[in-house]
Amino acid sequence: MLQQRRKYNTDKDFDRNPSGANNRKDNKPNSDEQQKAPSNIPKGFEGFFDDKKKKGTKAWINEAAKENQKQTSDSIPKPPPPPRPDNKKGSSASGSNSGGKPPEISNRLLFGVSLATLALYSLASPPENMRELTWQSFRVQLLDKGLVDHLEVLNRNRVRVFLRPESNSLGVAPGMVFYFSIGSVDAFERNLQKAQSELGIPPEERIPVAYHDTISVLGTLLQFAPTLLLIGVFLYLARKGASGMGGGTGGGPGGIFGIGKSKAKMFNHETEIKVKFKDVAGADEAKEEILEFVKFLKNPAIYERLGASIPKGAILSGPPGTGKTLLAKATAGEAAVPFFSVSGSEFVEMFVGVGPSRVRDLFATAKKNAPCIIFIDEIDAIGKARGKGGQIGGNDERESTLNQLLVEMDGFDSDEHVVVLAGTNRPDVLDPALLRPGRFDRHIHVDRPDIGGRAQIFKVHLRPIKTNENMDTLSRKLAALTPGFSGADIHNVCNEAALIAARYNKDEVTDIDFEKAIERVIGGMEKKSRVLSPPEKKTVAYHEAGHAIAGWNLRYADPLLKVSIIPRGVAALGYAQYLPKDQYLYSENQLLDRMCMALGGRVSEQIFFNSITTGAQDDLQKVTKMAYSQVAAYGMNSKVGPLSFSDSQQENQFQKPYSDETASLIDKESRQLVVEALNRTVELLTSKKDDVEKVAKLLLEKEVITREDMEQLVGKRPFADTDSIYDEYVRRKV
Ligand SMILES: Nc1ncnc2c1ncn2[C@@H]1O[C@H](COP(=O)(O)OP(=O)(O)OP(=O)(O)O)[C@@H](O)[C@H]1O
Ligand SMILES: [Zn+2]
Repeated sequence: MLQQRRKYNTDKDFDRNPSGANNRKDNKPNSDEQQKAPSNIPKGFEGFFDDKKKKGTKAWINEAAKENQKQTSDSIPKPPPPPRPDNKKGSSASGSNSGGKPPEISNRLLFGVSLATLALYSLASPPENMRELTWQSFRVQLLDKGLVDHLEVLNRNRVRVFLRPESNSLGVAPGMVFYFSIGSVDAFERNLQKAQSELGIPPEERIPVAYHDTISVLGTLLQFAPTLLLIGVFLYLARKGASGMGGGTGGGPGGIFGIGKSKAKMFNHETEIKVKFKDVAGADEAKEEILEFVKFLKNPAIYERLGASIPKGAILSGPPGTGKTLLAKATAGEAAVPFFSVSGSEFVEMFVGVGPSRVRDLFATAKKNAPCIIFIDEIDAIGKARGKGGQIGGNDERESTLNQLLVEMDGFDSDEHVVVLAGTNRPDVLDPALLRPGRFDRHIHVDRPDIGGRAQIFKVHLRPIKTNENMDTLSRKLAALTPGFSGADIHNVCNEAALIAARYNKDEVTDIDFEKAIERVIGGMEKKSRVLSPPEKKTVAYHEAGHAIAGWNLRYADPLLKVSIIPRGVAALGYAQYLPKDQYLYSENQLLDRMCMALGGRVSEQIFFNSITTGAQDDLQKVTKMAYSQVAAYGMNSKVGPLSFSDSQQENQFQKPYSDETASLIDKESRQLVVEALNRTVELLTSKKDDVEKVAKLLLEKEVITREDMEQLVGKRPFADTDSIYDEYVRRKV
C-alpha cells in the first residue's frame, strides 16, 4: 500500500498542494485538458467558448440553449447551422425562421445537447504537448531517472505525471505533460511499489500519489456526456425502428457498439487451452482442492444423482504471480470445457450502467456455452466490501456491478454447470456477501512455492530453454538460489537468462546466465554508475563480512549463499543472500541466533573501526522487531509472562491492551534482549576477528563471494546437520 497516499477531493484542494511541481497559474482551470482552448470548436465559436467557460459549464449549457432559441444578434457570433435532421419536415432548426413553421422544440433541444456534447468533448481534448506513455516507458524514461515528483490518478484509470522542477534541465522539454493509462488502481499501486523497491527508494521517500476523481460539475457532465450521446443514438435508432436488435442483452452481435458486452476472452478448450495440471508445478494442495470442480464439470451426473449440489465458485487467493490464473485455466484444460477470462477492472468503465450489463452479458454467454469456467481475475476491483469509508463519486457503479454479480451467482443453479473462479491478492478486502454459501464458498490459497515447488516450476520453464546442463540438477540448484520467488518470477528468470545468453551470441544458456538473471530479478538492474568511495567500500565490506562470519558460526542462522558489496538500487550498499529454510516455527534459540546474525554487521564495524555508521539501521529495525515480538507476542519473556499482545504491533497505538507498567516492562525486557544478543555477537566476532578480516579482504578484492569461497577461507560451516536443505539441493550436483 502506498504510504503517502493523499486524497484530494476537489480541484481546489489539489491546487493547494504545496509540493505540486506543476507550474499552473493560480486561478487557471485545474487540469490541462481545460486550459487549452479547444482546437476543434467550429470557426467563430472561440470567443463564445471562452466567454462562457468562465461562468461554469452548467450555466453555459443553459445559456447555449437559450441563445439558440433567442437568435438575437448582439455580440455573440452566429453559430453555423446544425447538421440537417433526417426527417424532412423540420428542416429549419436554427437559422431562418423565415420558413414560416416554428422549429420543433425537440430539435432545439437536440441541437443544444449536441452543442454541449461537442463542447464538452472539446474541453477534454488533449493539448498538443501531451505525451501518452506506456508503463514501461514511464519507468525507464522518468521513474528510473528520478525525475518524478508526484503522480495523480485521475478517475482510477489514468495517471498524470508531475515532474521535478530540475527535469527540464535534464532534457525534458518544458511544458510537456505526461500521462499513462492503468488497468486498475491496485495493480498500479503494486507495480509502483515494486518499481520503487527495486530502485531501493526507502518507504518514507516514496513518490506521493494523489487520487483525483472528476466530481466537479464539469466532470460529472463529462461523465454523463457519453451516456447522453448514447441515449440519443439509442432513441434515434429506436425511432428509426431498427429491427436487427433482437437477441436480448447482447448475446448475439446486437448491443450498441458492444459497450455493455463483457470483455471476457473466451478460450476454446479444443483448440486454445493447452494448459493442464501438469503445467502447474508445485501447488499440490490447491490442485487437489480444485480437482473437485474438474470432476463435477466432467461428470456432473455422479453428483446430481446423489442430490449433491456442487459449489458454484471458488476464490483463488495468493501473492501476485503464484499461478492463480494458470491454475484456473488448467482446470478448464483438465475438464475440457471453455474458459472465459476477464479482469475485475474491465467491468467498470466511466459509463454508468456498463458494469452490471457486462456482468449480465458474461453470465448469459457462459450459460450458453455450459459446461464452462468463468475466471474473474482481480476480483477485488469490483468485490471490495461495500459502503466502507465515505468515498464519493464513481463507487455506485462499482457497487451496482458487485450487486449484479451477486444476483447472477444466486440466479443460476448448479445444474447449469457453470463454475466461477476468481483470483485476488487481497482476499481480506472482499465483501463478505461474495463469500457466502452458494457463491464463492470455496477458498483456495495459492502461496509462494517452497524450494521443492520452485525446483518443479523451474523444470517446467526450463523445458524450452536450450542448455547443456542436466535439467534435474539445474532446477534444484536454481531453486536453492531463488528463495521467495513466485512462479512468474521464475518464468522471468528463465527468459532473462536466455536473453542474456543471446546477447553474448552463445549457443546455449549456461550457469552464469542464470545467475545473472536471478540477480537481475532480485535487485533490479545493477547500478554500475554508483561508485562507493574507498572508505565506504571498506566499511561495507567489513559490515557484510561480519554478517557472514556471524551466520557461519551460529547454528540456527540461515545457510549463506553469497555475499556481495556491489550496490544495488539506490539504498542497498551490500547484501548477503541466504537460503531461508521453509520453516514456520522458531524456538527461542533460533530467534536469538537470527538476532545475533543481524547484529553481526554493526558489531564488525564497531570492532574494526571503533565507530558505527548509519548503514546498520535496517538490521537494527529487524532486531528490534524480533525482540518486541518475543517479549510481547510470543510470550517468551519470563517477567512479562506467557501473554500475547500481538495487536500492539499494529497501527493503533492509542489503545494498548495493557497498562503503562506493562508497557515499560516490555520496553525494558526487549532492550535487555537486544543488549544480550549484542554482547553475544561481540564475543563471537571478537574471537573470529581473523576470519572476518579474511572475508572482508576477499570481498574488497572480488566484490562477490560465494559459499565455496567461504569454505576455502575459513573452513566448512560447523553445522552441516542443519544445512541439510542446502546440501540436498546444491551439493548433490554430481
Ligand atoms: N505453479 C506454477 N507452475 C508453472 N508456472 C507458473 C506457476 N505459477 C506461475 N507460473 C508462471 O507465472 C505466470 C504468471 O502466473 P499467473 O498469471 O497465473 O499468476 P497470478 O497468480 O494469476 O498472478 P496475478 O495475481 O498477478 O494475476 C504463468 O503464466 C506461468 O508462466
Ligand atoms: Zn547489515
